[in-house]
Amino acid sequence: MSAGTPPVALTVAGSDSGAGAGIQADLKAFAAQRVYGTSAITAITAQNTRGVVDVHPLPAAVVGAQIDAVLDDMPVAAVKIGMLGGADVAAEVAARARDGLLPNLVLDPVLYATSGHRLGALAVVEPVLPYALLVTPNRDEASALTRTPVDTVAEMAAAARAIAGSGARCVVVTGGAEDGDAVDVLWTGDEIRVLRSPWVPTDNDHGTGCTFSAAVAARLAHGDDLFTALDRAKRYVAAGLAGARLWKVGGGRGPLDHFSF
Ligand SMILES: Nc1ncnc2c1ncn2[C@@H]1O[C@H](COP(=O)(O)OP(=O)(O)OP(=O)(O)O)[C@@H](O)[C@H]1O
Ligand SMILES: Cc1ncc(COP(=O)(O)O)c(N)n1
Repeated sequence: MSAGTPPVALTVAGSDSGAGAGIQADLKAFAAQRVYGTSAITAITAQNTRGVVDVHPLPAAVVGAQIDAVLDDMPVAAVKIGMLGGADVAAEVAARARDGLLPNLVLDPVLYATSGHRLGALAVVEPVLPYALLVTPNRDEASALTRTPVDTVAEMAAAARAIAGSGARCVVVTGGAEDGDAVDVLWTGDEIRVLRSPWVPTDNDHGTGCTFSAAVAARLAHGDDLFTALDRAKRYVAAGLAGARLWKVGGGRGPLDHFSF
C-alpha cells in the first residue's frame, strides 16, 4: 500500500433511506475515522426518523457478489455486519467468515429498529456469532439472545458472558444508563470491563448502535487493540450525539453528527 492510503473496512448491512442508521451511518463513521469504507447492501429499507415504512431484502447471491467484488480487489482490514436480512444471506456471510476472509469481524446483531419494526431474527444472527471477534448487542438484543431480561449492569455482564458462550470471542452489551453515565459492559474472554461516558440528553439517537459498531471496526482497521477501539468508538458516538443535540432533521428521532469532533 502506498503512503497515505487509508485502511479499508467493509460493512455488510441494510440501506436506511433516511441515512441515520445502516449502511449510510457506517460509511459516515468509516469516513470520519479516516478509513476507506466499502459496502455490501443486504436489504433496502424505506425509513426516516419516524420509523421503517418498508423492507426489501436483496437476493443472497447479490450480497455474496458484493462482498466478493470488494474482497477480490481491496485489502479489507476489518468488517462490520449489521442488518443481515434473511437466513440465506447469513449463510453467505458465515461461509466467507469460516474461510477466514472476514478479518476483525464486528457483529451488530440487529433485530429491531428503535421504532419497533422487525429487521432481523435470532435464527439469522446466531449462525454468524461464532465467527465474530466482537458482538455488540444492545440490552434488548442481549435479552433476545440469552432469553432472559437484561436491564441492570449486573444483568448486562451476565448476558455478555453468556453470549460469548455461543462462540463469539468478545461481547459488549450496550445501552445501560447509571449515575448519569452511558454504560456498556464488555466481556473480553477473560474478564468483565465496564465502559462509561457521560450520558448525552438528546432525542437524536437514531443509528447510535450502527455508528458504534462501525467505529469499532474502523479503529480495528487502523490497528487499535480491541479495548482502545471500543474506548475511542464510545467517545466518538458521544461527540456525535452532543454535536447533533439541537438538530431538527425530520420529525422523529434524528441522526447523530458523524463529523463532530
Ligand atoms: N444518550 C446517550 N449518551 C451517551 N452515549 C450513548 C447514548 N445513547 C447511546 N449511547 C452509546 O451509544 C453506543 C450504542 O449503544 P446503543 O445501546 O444506543 O445502541 P443501539 O440501541 O443498538 O442503537 P440503535 O439501535 O439506535 O442503532 C453505546 O456506546 C452507548 O453507550
Ligand atoms: C438498515 C438499518 N439497520 C439498522 C437499524 C437499527 O438502527 P436503529 O435502532 O437506530 O433504528 C436500522 N434502523 N436500519
